Amino acid sequence: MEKEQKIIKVACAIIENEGKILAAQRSERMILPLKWEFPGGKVNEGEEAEECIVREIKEELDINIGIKKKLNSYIHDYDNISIELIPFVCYIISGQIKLKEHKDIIWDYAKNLLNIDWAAADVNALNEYINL
Ligand SMILES: Nc1nc2c([nH]c(=O)n2[C@H]2C[C@H](O)[C@@H](COP(=O)(O)OP(=O)(O)OP(=O)(O)O)O2)c(=O)[nH]1
Repeated sequence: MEKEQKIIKVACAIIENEGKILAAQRSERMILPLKWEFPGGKVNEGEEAEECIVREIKEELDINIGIKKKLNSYIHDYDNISIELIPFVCYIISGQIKLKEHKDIIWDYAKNLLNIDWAAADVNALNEYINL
């Protein structure tokens, strides 16, 4: 029987600081281990993507962010799941980054990040950001 694929909404943050943006590496224990991503997570029932991204970044990086711009969402089909990635360009309001879930982070100019091993869904978001 055909299994209907649910599309999971995932909000992610392209956090800017001094012209650079932040990429985060997923840990060995996460799905898509060691892939680079824009930090974020699943949008809860009844939650707006905007609320979700602020909450997730506080949970994962322990900083408070503001939203500058919402980019286009893309649906990406992985083998087992489909996700709708909803990217937000963000800035840091307050706090010092602490890695609560990720293995590592890097700050760099967007174009320099094209060659790292991204979660497949994120490549569209990075390209859209570069073409802004
Ligand atoms: N957070 C995040 N997840 C991404 C990105 N790109 C991408 O394909 N994903 C996938 C990985 C996961 O299958 C899903 C998000 O899961 P997650 O584990 O980060 O989300 P979460 O914190 O809400 O997870 P959970 O532990 O509450 O289940 O989306 C991205 O840029 N950021």
